[in-house]
Formats: sequence, C-alpha cells, structure tokens
Amino acid sequence: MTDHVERAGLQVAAPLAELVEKELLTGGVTPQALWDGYAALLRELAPENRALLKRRDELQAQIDDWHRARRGQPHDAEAYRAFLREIGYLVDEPAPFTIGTSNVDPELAQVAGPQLVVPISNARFALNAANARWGSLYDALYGTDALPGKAAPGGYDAGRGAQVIAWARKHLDSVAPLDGASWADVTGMKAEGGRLVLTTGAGETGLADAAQFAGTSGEDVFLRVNGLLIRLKVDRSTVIGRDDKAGISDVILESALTAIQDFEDSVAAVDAEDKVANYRNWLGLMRGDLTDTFEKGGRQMTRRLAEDVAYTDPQGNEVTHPGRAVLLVRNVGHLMTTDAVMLDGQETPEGIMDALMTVAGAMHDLQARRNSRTGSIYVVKPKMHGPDEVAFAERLYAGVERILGLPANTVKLGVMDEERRTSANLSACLAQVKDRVVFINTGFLDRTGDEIHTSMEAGPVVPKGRMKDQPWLAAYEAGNVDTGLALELAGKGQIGKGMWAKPDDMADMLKAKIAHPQAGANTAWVPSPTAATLHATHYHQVSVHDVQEQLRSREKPSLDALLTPPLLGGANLSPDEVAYEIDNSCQSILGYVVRWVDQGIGCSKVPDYEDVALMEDRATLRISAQHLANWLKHGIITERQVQDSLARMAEKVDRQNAGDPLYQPMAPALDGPAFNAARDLILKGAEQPSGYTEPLLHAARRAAKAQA
Ligand SMILES: CC(=O)SCCNC(=O)CCNC(=O)[C@H](O)C(C)(C)COP(=O)(O)OP(=O)(O)OC[C@H]1O[C@@H](n2cnc3c(N)ncnc32)[C@H](O)[C@@H]1OP(=O)(O)O
Ligand SMILES: O=CC(=O)O
Ligand SMILES: [Mg+2]
Repeated sequence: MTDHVERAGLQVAAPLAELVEKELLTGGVTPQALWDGYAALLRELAPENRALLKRRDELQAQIDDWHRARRGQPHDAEAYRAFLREIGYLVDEPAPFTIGTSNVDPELAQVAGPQLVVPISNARFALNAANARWGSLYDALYGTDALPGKAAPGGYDAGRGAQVIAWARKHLDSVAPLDGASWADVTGMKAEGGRLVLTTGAGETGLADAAQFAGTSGEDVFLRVNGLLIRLKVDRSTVIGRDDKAGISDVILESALTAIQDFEDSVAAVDAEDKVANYRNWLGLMRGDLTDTFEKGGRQMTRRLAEDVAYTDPQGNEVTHPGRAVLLVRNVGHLMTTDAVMLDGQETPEGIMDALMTVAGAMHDLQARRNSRTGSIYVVKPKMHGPDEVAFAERLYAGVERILGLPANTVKLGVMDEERRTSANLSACLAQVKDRVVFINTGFLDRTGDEIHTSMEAGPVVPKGRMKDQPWLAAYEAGNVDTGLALELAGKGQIGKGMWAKPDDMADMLKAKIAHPQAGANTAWVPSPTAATLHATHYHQVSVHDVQEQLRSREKPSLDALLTPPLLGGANLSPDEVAYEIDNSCQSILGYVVRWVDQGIGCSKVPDYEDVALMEDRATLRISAQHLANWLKHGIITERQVQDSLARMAEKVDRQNAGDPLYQPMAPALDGPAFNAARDLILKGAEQPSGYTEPLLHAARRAAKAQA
C-alpha cells in the first residue's frame, strides 16, 4: 500500500497530499483549511453514508423476501405498490415545488445538443472531448458507415467525397432551406446588408428564414439552426474546396455542447495513484493547460485545448463563440470506499474524496471562466437510490462549498436517473437538490442492471435483447421527461437520454438516435466526437423546445408500469436461445473484464460474440452479470453451463485480443485475477450490493497490480 502521511487526524496517501498541497488549491484555500474541513466532513458524513448503504441492503432483503413468498404467483401490481410504500421504498410526492437552479450556461439551459462522455484517465481523449464542441461533418460522413460503402484506401476518394457533399447539401436543404433554390445550386455566398446572399445559376437568393444567418469569418459563413452553429468553410486551396461550385471545403458543426469527464464507470481507478492521475487530468482541464503528446500516423503530435471561434454577426458585431464543450465531471457514487484517505483506521467514502478534489480543481476555472461563463461547477452524481441519498449528496456538496469558501449552489448537480428507487421517486429526489440540479439523465444501462437486481427473486427475466420492449423501460424514459418538464427544469438544465453504445455503427445511430430529441430530451449521450457531430444533425431537424411544449399536456406513465418486473413469465426459450444468451454474455463479460483487470482500461470497444465492436463499460457489465446471475438462480441455466461457456469464451476473447502486445491470455490456465473476477461476477452476482461490479473488479485489479 502507498505511504500515508498524517493530516488533521486523517491518514492521507502521500501522492494525494502532494497533489493537494502543491497543485490543486486556489482561491485562497489553504491546505490546512482543506484537511481540517475534510476531516470534519468525514466525521459527519461517513457514518451517514454507511447507514444509507445499509438501508439499501435492508430494502433489498425485504423485496427479496416478498418475491420469495409469492414465487409462482402472478404479479399483483396493487399489492406490490402497497408493499413498497409500506417499507419506505416508495415515498410520498413532495410538496409542490419547481426547480430554481440559476447561473447555468446556455449549453445546458437553453440550447439542445449532444453530450459526449469520456474517461478522465486518458488525457488525449479527455482533450479531444473538450474540443469536440466543433466537428467536421464531412469527416464524420466520409470515415464511417454513416453512408453506404467505404472510402477507397490511399488518398482522397472523390467518389466517396461526392456522396458526402451530396448528403451535407441535402441536410442543409432540409434544415436551412434556401428561398426557391437548393444548396447544391450555390456557386457563391456573401453577406450584404446584414443578409446572406447566395448566388446560383438562376440568380441570387437567400435563406428561406433569414434569421438563420449567424455571420461570417473571412469567406466562411455561419448559420444557426435551433441554436446550434454550422460553419460553411470556404477554402479553394483544398482539394475539396477547389472542386466545389461554392468553394465549400467543409461543413463544420457545433457538436458536443457539453462533455462529461468521467471518474466513474468508464475508468478503472482502484488506488491513490490512479485517483491522483485522474484528478491531475481534471485539474489540467480546469486550469486550461492540459496537454498530451503522442504519436499518430507516424508523427509526434501535441494536443491541447482548442481556442474560441470568432465571427462577425449580421449587425457587424465581433462575436466570440466557445471552442470547447462545457465540461462536467462525473464523480463516483456512494458505494465504494478508498484507502487514499483513512480515518480511524478505516477506509473512507470515495465519493466524498471525489466531491472535494474535483470541486477544488474546478475552482481554477472560476476566475478564467473558460469552462463555465456563468461561474458554475458541474458535477454529475451517479447511482443514487432514492431521496435520502440525494439529500445526502446535497449536504455533501454544500459541505464542500463551505470548506472551499464557495457561494452556495456554485456546484450544480447532474442527477443520473439510473437506479429504480430514484426513478420511482424522481420528484422527491429532485426536491432535495431543487436549487442545484442541472440535469436528469436516464442512464438506462445501469438502470437495466438495477431492474434485474431489484427483482432478482421475482423470477427469471426476459433475455437481454428483449429488455427494451418491457413496460418499465418505456415508463421510465417517458416519466423522466415528464417529471423534468413538470418541475420546470427546461430552460434551467438538461433532460438527458442515454448512451449510443455502438461507436462503429453510425448508420444505425443516424436512424435511431433522432428518437432522443423527439422524446423531449435536450441532450443525449454519445461515445465519440464523430458520433457527436452526426448526432448534432438530429437537433437541427427537431426543435426540442417545440417537442417539450407538446409533451407538457400528455398523461404521465403509470407507476405500476414502471414497477412491472421484466419477467419471462410462461414464455418458453429454446435451448439454442439460452445457449446463445450464455455465450454472448460470458464473452462480453470476459472481453471487458480482462482489459479492466489486467490493463486498467475502464471503457473499451469490445468485439462482441459476432465481432461487432460494442462500447462496454461497468454498466453494461452489470447488466450481463446480473442477467446470468438471475437465470442461474432460477434454473434457466446451470453453473456447469456457465463454467463451460466461460472456458470457451476465454479462448475466443484471447483470439480477439491476439494483436495486443500487452494482452495476457486467460486460457488455458483460467485462474488469473481477470478470469476469476469474470466468473465471480456471475456466480456471486446475486449477492453483490445492488448488483454492482465495483467491489469484485477493484479487488481483482488490485491483485493484478500487486502481481505485476
Ligand atoms: C453507461 C455509461 O456510463 S456510458 C459512459 C461511459 N462510456 C464512455 O465514456 C464512452 C467513451 N468512449 C470511449 O471511451 C471510446 O470511444 C471507446 C473506448 C468506446 C472507443 O475508443 P477507440 O476504440 O480508441 O475509438 P476509435 O479508435 O474509434 O477513435 C479514436 C479517436 O476518437 C477519439 N475518441 C474516441 N472516443 C472519444 C471520446 N469519448 N472522447 C473524446 N475522444 C474520443 C480518440 O481521441 C481518437 O482520436 P485521436 O486519435 O485524434 O486522439
Ligand atoms: O451511466 C449511464 C448508464 O446508462 O448507466
Ligand atoms: Mg451509469
């Protein structure tokens, strides 16, 4: 274990003490004030944190007993609802209130657009995410499967280029139409008398909606569609601009309005060294001086944060527009403890450490205001169960503000709606943070894991692929939007939707993810900058504001629908279906866990059973592990089948990773920390707290690090 030093009665890992004392603090906060405040906060809150986790376990035990006693009987929605109310899982609706969060940047409060998520552990990616505010539509279309076919290798493929240009022109015709002409006819563009004048073969024309003209920079033209900027880059010196009638060399979209720098499910951080490296990346982003030097395409390059974008508006004013996404930071949840800070010989809650360290780091931005122009600090809090846990978060961040001398509610909170007890009591949860909440996001991946775990004893659940058709999911997604609208979150923050987990499948994303703005969400998660740029086109097509206005009057989904467990019931599964499901889940569990445990990679593109690259993180792992644990418990599958599948799938995963020089094969030994963790996640899945994967993953990664 890392050396510890004593600070205000705490045992603090030496690298963390060094970070705090030499780099982290600003705004007149002294190390002594921080350590004193931290110790007092821990004495007050750590016991409460433990009590909240105990309460989770008690409720789960009562729910398990209820289901066991009714095994084989049909689901009785009324009795179940009454029972959940009696045990305190369901609480009363709060007294009427509305959300009162203020000082929120327009990227969260007013404009609808994509939200990118990125592991904080990778500086190169973290910088890229910040810079993903702007992305080339031409590149996003050219280099992915968004359009049929593929670019021919070696140099610019003019045929592919023509496809890209045609798509982009058609898109502009649909979202920024011209008066009686097509963008494909345009041969020149100029600003004249505050209007955009476009030359075509048939003469001059303008935008059908003149207000969509946002300005110019040199020959470049800026349009604004539903609040998002589109830059038509004009450069006849490039291969594309030279052959383009209007000289347009690229169409650059305002893409990731916001990005979440993630300390949670996409990273593998298990000790003080890992945490400090991650805090340092966040600090660099907040100071604005983070850089990363790496080799790409045989060339050494250094990545740094992008500059703002300047243009002249139609009235002739010089405008500076952000060049970077507004960054939020996702802290860990309430579950895990850390030995980076010990109190009275005990590990302390990691969430308390994250709160203090990430908010202290973000204070560097409060002067410069390069991230938040309104002087806010945006924290995302995951995996909270119900109003008491949200109230605890409120006290935690209020306590952090006091220690750091920040005005109340400087810290804004994004609440992940991703545990069932939160979805079922969402208004009561938000009442606890009503002046700080800045987003509610349906983290449907964790939510699916919790759905399975909560009803573990109720019976076997449907196959993973059928989860999305279950009543609870529709009620959850709609209920989140309806609650956000009813509490007047619109205009003050984000009503968000979940991740697109197939980073290589952009054609499908283009078709499917328009459903998110159409459902009234003013943001939704994407896994990469390219996906952000393509998803931005959906917000051009859909006015989320108009959708939200229409949704206000719809009937709220029923609580009973939300609480209907996704059970298989009498449905029969063929042996082939069962076998496929086991192999598919074992393969994805192994594929993810082996990189997590052996290499400390918390989020990766894992080739699935059919070699399709899927984004896997801890939430997708939680689903697969809980799913198999549930089928095992109810005899749909046997332990023997799981063991056999794990052995076969380990060989498959070894083959899929054969090209990675750092990879340690799991077969034939099948007894390394990674393989054992994967097996335990299934065989001991039912007894993991809320079905979480962190305890087993952390233990295995620490063992692997110790072995190395
Ligand atoms: C349930 C939940 O909690 S979901 C939230 C957790 N999930 C995430 O955070 C997903 C984030 N995404 C990722 O980590 C990555 O996209 C992965 C791991 C899925 C795929 O990574 P890779 O295989 O390396 O991606 P790929 O090779 O397609 O792209 C690499 C390029 O895209 C960039 N990139 C890819 N994803 C991201 C991202 N999320 N943010 C910033 N840049 C990114 C890389 O920086 C790289 O560009 P560069 O070479 O110029 O630096
Ligand atoms: O955090 C996101 C999720 O889907 O879980
Ligand atoms: Mg989650």
